[in-house]
Amino acid sequence: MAKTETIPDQAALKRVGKAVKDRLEADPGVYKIPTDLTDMYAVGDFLTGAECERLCLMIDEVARPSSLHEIGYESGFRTSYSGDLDPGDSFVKGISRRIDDLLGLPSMVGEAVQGQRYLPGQQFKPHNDWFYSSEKYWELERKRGGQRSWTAMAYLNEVEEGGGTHFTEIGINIEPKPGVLLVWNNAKPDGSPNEDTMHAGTPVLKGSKYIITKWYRTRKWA
Ligand SMILES: O=C(O)CCC(=O)C(=O)O
Ligand SMILES: [Fe+2]
Repeated sequence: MAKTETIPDQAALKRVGKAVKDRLEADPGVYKIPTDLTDMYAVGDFLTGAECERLCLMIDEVARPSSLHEIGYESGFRTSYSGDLDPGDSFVKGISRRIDDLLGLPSMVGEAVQGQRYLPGQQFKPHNDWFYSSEKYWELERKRGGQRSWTAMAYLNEVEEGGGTHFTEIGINIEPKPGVLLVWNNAKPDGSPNEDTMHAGTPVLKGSKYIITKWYRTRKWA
C-alpha cells in the first residue's frame, strides 16, 4: 500500500489560502508583490504616522530579548527585542481588528500582535514562520491553534540603514517604510508548508527598526 503522509491542517490551509488571496486581489488598496512562489501583498499607509509612533512607544515598554522555540537568544539567531502588545488595550485591539478585516479572518484564529525592535547589529536570521511538525514544539502548537496560515507585518519607522526583510528564495528585499503592511501566505495552494517563504530580518546597520507582526493559525488560537 502506498504510504500517505499527512500534512497537519492541510485542508484548512488550502481553503484559507484561497479565501484570503481572493479577498486581497479584489481590494483596490492592495498591491500584489510580483512573484510566483507565494501570495504576497502590501498595503501602503495601512497605519498613520501617529499610530506608528504610538506603537513604537508601546514596543519599548514590552520588548525583551526575543525567544524562539528551540534556540536561545544567545545563539544570535534572533537578536531583536520583542513582546506581545496588550490584547486588552483598545488601541491595539483596533489595529488588530483592521488586519483581521483586511484578510477577512476571524479574530479568534489570530495570535496576539507582537512588537519587535532591532538596534544596530540585531537581526532575525532566515526562517519560516510556519511550524515544522517534526519538531518537539509541534505537540504544543498543534494544540494551541495548529499550523500558521498567513503572516501580517507592519513597518513602523524609517530605518537609517539596513533592516530589510529578505525573502531568500524569492529573491526580494522589502525595505522598511513606516505604515506599510506586508502580508503573505505561508502555505502553498495545496495547503502544504511553503519553503519558498523563507525570510530574514537583515541586520540593522544604522538607526533602529520597529515592526509589529500578527500570525494567523488554522484553528482557534489559545
Ligand atoms: O524583521 C523582519 O523584517 C522580519 C520579522 C520576521 O520575520 C518575523 O517576525 O517573523
Ligand atoms: Fe518571520
